[in-house]
Order: sequence, then C-alpha cells, then structure tokens
Amino acid sequence: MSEVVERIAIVGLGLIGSSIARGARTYGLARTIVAIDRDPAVIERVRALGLAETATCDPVEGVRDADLVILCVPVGAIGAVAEAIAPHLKPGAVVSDVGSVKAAVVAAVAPHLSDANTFVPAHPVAGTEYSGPDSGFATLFSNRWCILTPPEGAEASAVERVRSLWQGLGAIVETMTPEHHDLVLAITSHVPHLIAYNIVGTAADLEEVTQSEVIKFSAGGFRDFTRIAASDPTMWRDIFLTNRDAVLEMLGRFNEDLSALSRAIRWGDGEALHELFTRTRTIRRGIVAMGQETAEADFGRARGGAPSGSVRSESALPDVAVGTSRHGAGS
Ligand SMILES: NC(=O)C1=CN([C@@H]2O[C@H](COP(=O)(O)OP(=O)(O)OC[C@H]3O[C@@H](n4cnc5c(N)ncnc54)[C@H](O)[C@@H]3O)[C@@H](O)[C@H]2O)C=CC1
Ligand SMILES: O=C(O)C(=O)Cc1ccc(O)cc1
Repeated sequence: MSEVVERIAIVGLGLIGSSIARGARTYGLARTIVAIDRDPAVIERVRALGLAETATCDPVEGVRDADLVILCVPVGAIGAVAEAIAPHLKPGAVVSDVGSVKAAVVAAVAPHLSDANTFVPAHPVAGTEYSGPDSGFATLFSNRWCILTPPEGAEASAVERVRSLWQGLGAIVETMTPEHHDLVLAITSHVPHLIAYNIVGTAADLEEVTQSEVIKFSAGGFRDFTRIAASDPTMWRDIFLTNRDAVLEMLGRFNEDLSALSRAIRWGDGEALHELFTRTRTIRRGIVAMGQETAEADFGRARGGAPSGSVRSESALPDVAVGTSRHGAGS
C-alpha cells in the first residue's frame, strides 16, 4: 500500500488510536506519525513502544503541519479537542474521528472548524473490551466495517483521504448519514452493551446467590456478557449520553418485545418461544455465512489484511425502520 498522507496526527493513543498508529506504520500509510495524548503516562508508553515519530501532550504542537488529524478520544471529549486544535490546523488539513456516535460528534466539531479544513467523521466498527496504548494491534480493523458519515457537499478529496486510510488499514468502507448510523449502532452495539452492563449488575445484586457462585457458575451466555460489561466506563457513559434518543427508541422496542416474551413464558406459549428462537437462529446463521463470504472474497488479496477497494453490501447492516414492532402495535 502506498502512502495516504505525509503526516498523520492521532489524538488519543488508547485501543483505537494506538491500533491506527500500529497499522499506519505496518502498512506504510504515513511518512510521519504524531501521537498526542493528554495523559503523560500514555505518551511515555507510546515512546517506549515506538508507536510514533513524535509523541506529545500538547495538541497545538502536535497537529501543526499534519495533513490528517484523527480524534480518538471518548465521544464526550471530541468537541473540546476540536476547539483546541482548530486555530492551529494547516490549511487543507482533513480532520476525522473514530467516535461510536456520529450526530452528536458532528454537532460538537463542525462549529469549530473553518472552511480551510474538512471534517470527515468515521467509525470503525471494530474493537475489544480493553483500553490503553498497550491493547492496540495493527490488524484490529482488518476485514471490519468502517462507516463514514461525510456531510453533504464535503470535499471529495478529503473523503477520499479518509477512505484510503481505512482501506489501507484493511477495513471495508460504507457511507451513510450520521442519524442513520446512530440508529443502526443503537440496536447493534449500544443496547447490547447496556443489556450486558445490566445483567451483570443484576447478578451482582442478587441476595440469594453469592458473588462466588456467580463467578463459579459463569458458563456460556453470562460469561460472554461479563466480557462486554468490562468495557471502558468513560467511553460507554459518553456513548449513552450522546446517542440518547436512538438508544431510548430501541430500548422502548426491546422492552415491549421482552414483555411479550415474559407473557409467553407465563402462559406456557411454547409456540411463540419456538417461533422466535427459530427466527433468531436463522439471523445468526446469516451473519456467520456473510462473515465467511467476506473472508473468502478477501482470501486472494495481494497483501494480508487489506481489501483492495471499497465494498458496498446493503445486507451487511440491518435496515432499521422506526414505527413497527415485532409483535405489532398494541400486542
Ligand atoms: N473501544 C472500542 O472498542 C471502540 C472505540 N471506539 C471509539 O474510539 C474512541 C476511543 O476509544 P478507545 O481507544 O477505546 O479509548 P481508550 O480509553 O483506550 O483511549 C482514549 C485515549 O484518549 C485520551 N484522551 C482522553 N481525553 C483526551 C483529551 N481531551 N485530549 C487528549 N487525549 C485524551 C486518553 O488519555 C486515552 O489515552 C471513542 O470515541 C470510542 O467511542 C470506536 C470503535 C471501537
Ligand atoms: O468488544 C466488543 O464486543 C465491541 O463491541 C467493540 C466495539 C465497541 C464500540 C464500538 O463502537 C465498536 C466496537
């Protein structure tokens, strides 16, 4: 892969920022990598790990002369960082982010940038429950989706620069509006995390079951929930506070469907339970089959880890339409 930019500045060298730095180095996507983090301990680790040519706590110094600046801090901090760096950006520099929520980030960043800089929001749909500079790895984005939500009329060359970076990191790029992104991610990522936090909290509060029993008998499903519930508290607090409307919309539907399931159990309606479980099994098999399809399509790629172009697959993300319920209105 050839260089995408001369100089990339990454603000926030945690799981995502350090993975971008490692990938940019491994795949030769930037001549110079600048790491910026407000935490001196993180900057020290970045230096020890050799993740960047320059590492600094000073965002003003860090973004100077950068062609591409990627904001990799928690969603609630992105606006303040944009405000701090905006007057110091090189004219023509492209700004992007990796936040898990898009509409609130666009609203927080856009007012600070001048016409000389284009903001191209991005969200790599890839991660783990770990945080910090030691948790990143170069192949994190390989064969995973990255959603761009460029504003209408955004400069094409700026969008292309960000698209090229993500393709260079091995991601498959999809474009949509920030509002649609937030609705889709509310049901596919945000509500599932909330359910995990909740079920682990419920288990921890049980009086008839001891903590040691919860740990001892954590088999299967509950164990998977504990992995997700170990995700970073600051990051997830910010996600729920900034994607409030979409999360509440999806939670409303979830609660309705859960009530219907409770009723089916109470009244011994095995047919309703069996029908749902059969449908959900089909969905899981579809997801697995699609994963294999993508992996097979990528098998013959020239360089391990990166697809050669953008792949559009409408079926890969659910078509979220508001206004209908699985059980129908009023059921
Ligand atoms: N963790 C995950 O699985 C994924 C996270 N994201 C998004 O990526 C972003 C970063 O998440 P992670 O890398 O997981 O977080 P992290 O907690 O591993 O790293 C965040 C870094 O940002 C730094 N930071 C915080 N505020 C700052 C500020 N004002 N100025 C400079 N540095 C600051 C922290 O010191 C820390 O080093 C978030 O917006 C999150 O929504 C997106 C996809 C997946
Ligand atoms: O670890 C997991 O299961 C995740 O779901 C990771 C993740 C967290 C946040 C995102 O915006 C995207 C991916």
